[in-house]
Amino acid sequence: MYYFIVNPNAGCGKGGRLWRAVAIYLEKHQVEYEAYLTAGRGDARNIARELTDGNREPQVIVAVGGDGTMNEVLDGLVFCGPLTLGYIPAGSGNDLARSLKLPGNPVKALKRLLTPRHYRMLDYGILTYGTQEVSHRRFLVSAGIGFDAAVCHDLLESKLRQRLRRVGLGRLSYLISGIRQLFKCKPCKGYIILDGVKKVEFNHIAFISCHIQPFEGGGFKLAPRANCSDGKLSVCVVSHAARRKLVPILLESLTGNHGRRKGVRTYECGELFIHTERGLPVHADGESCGIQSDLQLGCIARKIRIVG
Ligand SMILES: Nc1ncnc2c1ncn2[C@@H]1O[C@H](COP(=O)(O)OP(=O)(O)OP(=O)(O)O)[C@@H](O)[C@H]1O
Repeated sequence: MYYFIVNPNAGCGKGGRLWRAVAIYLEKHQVEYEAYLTAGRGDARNIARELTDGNREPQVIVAVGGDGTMNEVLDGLVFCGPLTLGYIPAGSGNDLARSLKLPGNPVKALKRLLTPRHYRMLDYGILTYGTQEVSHRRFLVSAGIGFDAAVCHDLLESKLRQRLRRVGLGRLSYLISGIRQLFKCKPCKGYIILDGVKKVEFNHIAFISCHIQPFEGGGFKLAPRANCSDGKLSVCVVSHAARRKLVPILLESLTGNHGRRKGVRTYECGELFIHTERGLPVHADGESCGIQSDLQLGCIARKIRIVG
């Protein structure tokens, strides 16, 4: 049975438009399905949980939306029976689709789901944060602290982004927000502990980005070596005294060539602890996880089956 979880507002209404094309195809080909439309934040997570909790029969759960919708679906899944995850990208950033080279055309993506030729087993990450109350959040693309998360927080609240998305310039909002946050960015001291043993200290952390997939932020290839099925997190730490040096680093990250720049360090690990001297914004797949100074991240190997 196919279950579609649709964010009609993703990509400023693209989710709704693509869904109509998908629904027409499903009706025409008499495919048995159920569809659930989200009305706001957290809905996709709740729907995914209700659909999977206690269900032992084979299910195909398809998210129609952006990376945020897919993140909520992943975060809500309860692994009881054989489960396949599908994705029809309809966001403005679409880093998951870009990383996995999924078809942009919704009907093409749907056909691939209905007649799968092969499957892939994907890793996902778990972010643990919070002092009084500990929270966990799964992620499929990346999670991070500092500048990149500040951009995500800014975008989630930005009215300009809504306007730009309406005229099909959603990706431009990433650039504008990036420049705005660059001026606000205040690097701070901190350290990371890799796999519980290797401690590395930094004096000017601008951001730390932990990846399952290579891309984030609408096309920045911050972790070019990330392999989504190796059970490891690919970590990029940017720590530089001069804030303006972030610009060439970010520009080079568009092609994944930033690794050789001064101030950039990359690591691979199964588990990562991050401590920053000051609380900094945190995100998981572009969704806000508040302001934190201590984070624990882990990688769950090859748990998500998707149509490849
Ligand atoms: N009906 C809805 N109206 C408004 N927001 C919604 C609705 N349903 C879900 N959301 C929220 O919208 C947010 C963004 O969704 P999503 O990431 O899928 O789209 P996007 O931001 O357009 O895409 P991308 O992240 O690829 O740029 C998520 O935080 C989600 O919780």
